[in-house]
Amino acid sequence: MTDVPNKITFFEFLTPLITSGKKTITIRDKSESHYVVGSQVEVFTLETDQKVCDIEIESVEPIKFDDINEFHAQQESLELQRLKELIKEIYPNTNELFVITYKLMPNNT
Ligand SMILES: CC(=O)Nc1ccn([C@@H]2O[C@H](CO)[C@@H](O)[C@H]2O)c(=O)n1
Repeated sequence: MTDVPNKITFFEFLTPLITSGKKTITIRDKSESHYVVGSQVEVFTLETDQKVCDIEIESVEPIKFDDINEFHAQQESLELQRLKELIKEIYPNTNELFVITYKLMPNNT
């Protein structure tokens, strides 16, 4: 609980948007909001637990579902309506969400 989380999962279909630098935020519920600004986090696919890349957390800010707007959609590289549908599917009963902003770390492989 007091540990700094060092892993995050994303739906596999979204991971190309992350590695290409097009998707620079994610919106999560409270249970996934405990990322620490400045820390590095490993990205894995949800479905197959494959390592995708590393990111550095830049900010974690609370947001209400109804305040998700076109600006977030741009940073998600998704249509606003699609983004809101996705979030409703993942977190059907939550209005209290968090915008996590991150930057892609260079991969040293
Ligand atoms: C356990 C787990 O992996 N959960 C999630 C939760 C959210 N997301 C994506 O973050 C953005 C905002 O919600 C949208 O792009 C979502 O599709 C994701 O990829 N995976």
